[in-house]
Amino acid sequence: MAERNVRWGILATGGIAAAFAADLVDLPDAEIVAVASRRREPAEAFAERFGVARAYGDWESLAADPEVDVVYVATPHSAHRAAAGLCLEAGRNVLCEKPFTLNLREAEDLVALAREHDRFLMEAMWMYCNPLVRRLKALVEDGAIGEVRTVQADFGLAGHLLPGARNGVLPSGHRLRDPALGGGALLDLGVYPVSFAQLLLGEPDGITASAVLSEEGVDLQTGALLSWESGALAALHCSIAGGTAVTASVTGTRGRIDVPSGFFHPDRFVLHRDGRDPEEFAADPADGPRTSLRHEAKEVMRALRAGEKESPLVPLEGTLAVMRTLDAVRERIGVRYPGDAVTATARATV
Ligand SMILES: NC(=O)C1=CN([C@@H]2O[C@H](COP(=O)(O)OP(=O)(O)OC[C@H]3O[C@@H](n4cnc5c(N)ncnc54)[C@H](OP(=O)(O)O)[C@@H]3O)[C@@H](O)[C@H]2O)C=CC1
Ligand SMILES: O=C1CO[C@H](CO)[C@@H](O)[C@@H]1O
Repeated sequence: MAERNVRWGILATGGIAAAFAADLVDLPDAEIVAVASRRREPAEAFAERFGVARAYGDWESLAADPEVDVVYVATPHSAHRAAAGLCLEAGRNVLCEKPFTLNLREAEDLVALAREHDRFLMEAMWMYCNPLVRRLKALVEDGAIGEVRTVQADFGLAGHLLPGARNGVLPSGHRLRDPALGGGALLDLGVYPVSFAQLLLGEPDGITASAVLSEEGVDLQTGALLSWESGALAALHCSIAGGTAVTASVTGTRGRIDVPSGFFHPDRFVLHRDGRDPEEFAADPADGPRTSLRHEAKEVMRALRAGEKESPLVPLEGTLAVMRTLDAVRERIGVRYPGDAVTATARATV
């Protein structure tokens, strides 16, 4: 693989699958060789749009395709476990969209499958691959702001900004309203503030949370307070009921870093070190548009070429730790999905 293009398969043909495919097409050493949908027609339309050679009307055929090096799973959250599991069992490497799975139990299943089949597996937490986020993490680790004491981060979108909304409202059956698809703000958007806090502080020692739920029983907005025995706190918020600032701030004993709107794919941030003028860090224009998913794709290809089974930028232990936090928050706010019970029952009968 060191010498040739990495051959990608795309599993599902929705909004993010198209965005990811468009970014892959721009990478000279990547090639999309196959796409799979639950039905043949969407796969064929996607294949035609992105110049993909093989279009499958089922997931199994993609998973079994020996000329696919890595599959990008882009289904709703509730299907990540099934789709990624199928691919790993068939010997494919997998990049799986965020949130990695519906719950920790499913996440552990996937990690176990990847290890059993000796395959590469990574959560598509593109924020962790963003060059400026990496820079921010390095500055914090180097002590630029002293010991981290507080993280604030929020991600709220107004109805009209959410993909698939009509007249500013999410139609019933939309994946973000549907408990069967893992709907609600926390798993879709809250995963970013949680992942941001845990990137800098690791897994929390304490978690409290409160939420407003929809009539379907998914969270419209959730606030969570995470705490660490070190004395750090993270105040996190997410919402599908209103467009918040989508900013993040990290305060330490000797300064602060402010990340402006769109903190999960920043194009700049400001470092305030006590007693010094603020320093602005800006994205390198050569890194492409801030919405580009190329950095995670490049990280997957780098790892595959190096023979690595997981990425040091998005380690599986970190993904599991985030899923543990999301489970704990859901438990506190009373959001349960049908898939939680299915997984538990299925495992109990093994
Ligand atoms: N990294 C990022 O910035 C983003 C990540 N995401 C993540 O990507 C995932 C998909 O989101 P998005 O693309 O917005 O969603 P969409 O609804 O646009 O697309 C999801 C696709 O999955 C397939 N699908 C739909 N329902 C089901 C089902 N019940 N079971 C299995 N497959 C189904 C369909 O493809 P087909 O008809 O071909 O089977 C559908 O087009 C989510 O987990 C989300 O969190 C989403 C947006 C941005
Ligand atoms: O991950 C995500 C990032 O932002 C999108 C909206 O712009 C979300 O819907 C999505 O799930």
